[in-house]
Amino acid sequence: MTAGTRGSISPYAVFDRDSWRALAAGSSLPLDAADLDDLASLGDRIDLDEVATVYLPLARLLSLHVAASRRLWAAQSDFLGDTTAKVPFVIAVAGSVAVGKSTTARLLQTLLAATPGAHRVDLITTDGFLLPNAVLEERGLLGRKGFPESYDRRALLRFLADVKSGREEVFAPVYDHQSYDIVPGQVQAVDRPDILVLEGLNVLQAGRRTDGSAPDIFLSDFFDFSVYVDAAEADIQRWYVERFLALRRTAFQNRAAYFHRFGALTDEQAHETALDIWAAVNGPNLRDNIAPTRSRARLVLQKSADHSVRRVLLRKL
Ligand SMILES: Nc1ncnc2c1ncn2[C@@H]1O[C@H](COP(=O)(O)OP(=O)(O)O)[C@@H](O)[C@H]1O
Ligand SMILES: CC(C)(COP(=O)(O)O)[C@@H](O)C(=O)NCCC(=O)O
Repeated sequence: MTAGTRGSISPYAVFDRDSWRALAAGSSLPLDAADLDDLASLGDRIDLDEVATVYLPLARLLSLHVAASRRLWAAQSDFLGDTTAKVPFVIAVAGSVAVGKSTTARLLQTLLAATPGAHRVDLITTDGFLLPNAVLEERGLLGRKGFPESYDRRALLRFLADVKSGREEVFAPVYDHQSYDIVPGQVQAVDRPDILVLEGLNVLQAGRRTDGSAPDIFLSDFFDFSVYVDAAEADIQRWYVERFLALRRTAFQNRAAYFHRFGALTDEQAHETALDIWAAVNGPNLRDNIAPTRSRARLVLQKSADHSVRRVLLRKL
């Protein structure tokens, strides 16, 4: 572990791979290579050694936080004479499109569910709170999917406030990447899990009222912990292009896929198209709306060009 660079004030303690891995020495992995294959997203290169080095220590740290927060909740409930038994511990996972948030979120879900105390861990992605394509089109926002204005932020806030207040069944809408739209009538229920992982590129954003003023409640008010998955934009852009090429051979071949028309592109055309989408949508969104939220995260996973995590930054202030 090292302190921040001399002369500058950093709120983070910085861990290289070896010092971070040592924190979970002696713990065994509750998953095998086949389980890992099942949960890793397309294009996310990850192996069991990476899980042991990066994600196992993180899951152990998170379990400490969960246990401490339960003790605090119980003490406060005692003091207040409150009967709400417990409320979910909420972990936010943020980062760019194509950085590997979903693999991180699913790994945390699997590892935390296997920790002693057998936590029930639910996972929600914020894409369910995107406005339906018809509404985006009406507002001229179809080319801004993933930007703050493309979400129903109020519904997302309401959802999380309900989860965090210990409500029995709370429902999140569902998004489908194949149809590129919200699935009408489909919902995902969250029923007082021990832990909720909330994954999405917008989770650390502050939001804004229609008159431009700051809201009096933020999504992050409901977080107990937050993780930002970070990498150099040139690497993320390359991962995006590689995934687009792979999707062209798989998901885009499906006639029902919104991007089916890209299924017939040559390698070169697909490469150009992916770069164009990056330049028009995902790159500007990363620079303007996502990367500026990194410093709000409790922990930052900094990835190298090969997807492996190079450094872990943990807030100490
Ligand atoms: N057009 C698409 N068709 C099918 N799956 C997709 C498409 N775009 C993204 N995905 C999948 O959706 C998930 C979320 O992707 P994304 O929002 O880029 O976040 P991340 O790569 O950080 O997990 C990933 O599992 C990815 O493989
Ligand atoms: C659906 C997404 C906005 C991500 O949603 P999230 O769950 O992070 O809120 C993103 O994966 C996406 O599809 N962006 C649109 C631009 C593109 O197709 O690359």
